[in-house]
Amino acid sequence: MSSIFSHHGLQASQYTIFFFLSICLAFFNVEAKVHHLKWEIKYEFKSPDCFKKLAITINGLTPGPTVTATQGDTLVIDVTNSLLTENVAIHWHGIRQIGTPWSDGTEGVTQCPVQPGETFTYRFVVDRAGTYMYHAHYGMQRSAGLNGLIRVLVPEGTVEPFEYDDERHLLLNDWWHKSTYEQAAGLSSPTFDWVGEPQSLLINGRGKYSCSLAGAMDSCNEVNSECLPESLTVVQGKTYRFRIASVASLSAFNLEIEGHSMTIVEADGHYVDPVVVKNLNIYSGETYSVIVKADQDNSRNYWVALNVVSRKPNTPTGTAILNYYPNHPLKSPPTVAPVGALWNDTAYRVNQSKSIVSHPNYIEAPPRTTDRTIILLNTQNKINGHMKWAINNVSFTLPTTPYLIAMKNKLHHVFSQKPAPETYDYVNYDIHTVLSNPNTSSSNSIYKLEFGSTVDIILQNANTLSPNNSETHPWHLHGHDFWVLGFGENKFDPKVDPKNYNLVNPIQRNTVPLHPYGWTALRFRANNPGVWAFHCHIEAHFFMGMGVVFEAGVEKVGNLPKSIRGCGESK
Ligand SMILES: O=C1O[C@H]([C@@H](O)CO)C(O)=C1O
Repeated sequence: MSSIFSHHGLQASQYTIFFFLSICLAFFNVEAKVHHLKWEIKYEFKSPDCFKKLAITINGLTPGPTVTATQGDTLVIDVTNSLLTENVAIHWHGIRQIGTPWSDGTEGVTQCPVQPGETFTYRFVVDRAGTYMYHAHYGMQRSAGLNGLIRVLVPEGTVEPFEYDDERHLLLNDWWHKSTYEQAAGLSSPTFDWVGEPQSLLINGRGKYSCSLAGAMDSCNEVNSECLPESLTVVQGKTYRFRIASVASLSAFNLEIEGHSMTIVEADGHYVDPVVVKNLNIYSGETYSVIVKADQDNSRNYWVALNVVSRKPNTPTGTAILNYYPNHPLKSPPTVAPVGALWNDTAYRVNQSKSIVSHPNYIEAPPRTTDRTIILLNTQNKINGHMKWAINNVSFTLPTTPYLIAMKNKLHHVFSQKPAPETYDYVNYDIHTVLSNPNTSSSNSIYKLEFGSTVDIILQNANTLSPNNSETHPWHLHGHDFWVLGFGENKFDPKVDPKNYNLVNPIQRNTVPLHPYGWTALRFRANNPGVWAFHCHIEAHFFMGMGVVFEAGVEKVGNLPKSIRGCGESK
């Protein structure tokens, strides 16, 4: 031991502190664990909404297994790709990958995709308690069903700012009967075949497609046990923490538990100043914990209802059952499932977004000033007649050699070295009209951020290529949490709007909505060495170019594992 201490140059007093700390750690049994998981990824026929189609499974399951670990633990996940003819990559959404940027699972950014027959090992530390998710990050593969929940528990003995008797979870998804390939081919075709609204909504992988309404279909079977509704049993008088995550490909959701209010207490791993809501708007890529008290009449069950908002819904309400013990878990509630908030009530959703601020006892105030402000205009565009999305008039494409490998090895020629555009012409651009010339170009250029600097990002929404239409885009940042400084309507004014930023108690998160015809302001510290994607979490939109990439401190990244190589110039 003495040689270790002399090596680190520790003094006697430090030795005493270290010794004392070790005893404390042993006493509280907070030794970090290593969880070793083995996952096999396959295509299997599944009927999550009574319609049989190919889905991507993990060890036979879609959604995949819930991953549970304690803050500070290490996850080692051996992922074997048994998809036969398709690559795969898995992103651990909300886990910052501090010191392990190569385990972020973002194909084209942090790794080459895992080829059929191969096993790739993700290894990383879950450094902050909270509710997270994992999902495929290759092409539009997430929508094929490769997704699941991650629960990171607080270390034993840690008190959270709320109490509950037990936990339940709700993993929310939208579901199509067309394969991911049909969807992707439609999006890239010159005639543009939009994915359209989902056929059903899934709660914990279960939903219901009306086979009878759709007429006789060979693939549809309403008595299939795979599509029995999800039922969550509660005992009257008890309090529950519901961990909620949306892995949706497209839809923004409004979630309501009939007859029960929800108290929002956690968002993306950060404690929220509690907000009581009748229903919760949740966007793809977001997670929440809500506290629900089972305080209603226990002679019946209640609906958990999931409705589409922000796009004109054409999908039936997704339902699960809140089962009051001792009723039968599948006993239908005697009521009609709630229809939630009005789908086009943008103000209602913006207000809810604004109401999510940090719990007073857990405020980590943001830096008062920024070193750099990047304004990102979100527009729908065209390239040679193909429908695209662009950020400051650049539609993003991924290079064939992942950025992390390219930058670490100084392979400058594998992606555009022209800096991605810092802003747009906000003086003259009219965000309320359809572009008269929608043509744009694509690029794989990136933003290089000074390591440790403070960066503000302003997401600016605009009209789509349809008149009087602006959509909601949930933006997700890899590798960091950002402070949400503000939401505004119309065009962001760099001279006026920063004066109204919330620098007192903003929530930190990894995913935030950009509301129709509005702007969202974020601040983060570029203090995690690596290369990180920042993109719209709508599967089709990222596929059509709605994303950017940030690099910071890549020279500080340790030696890259060989296993992330094998594509482009990294062969
Ligand atoms: O990218 C999209 O394309 C369609 C529509 O704009 C054109 O069909 C839609 O709703 C999107 O979000």
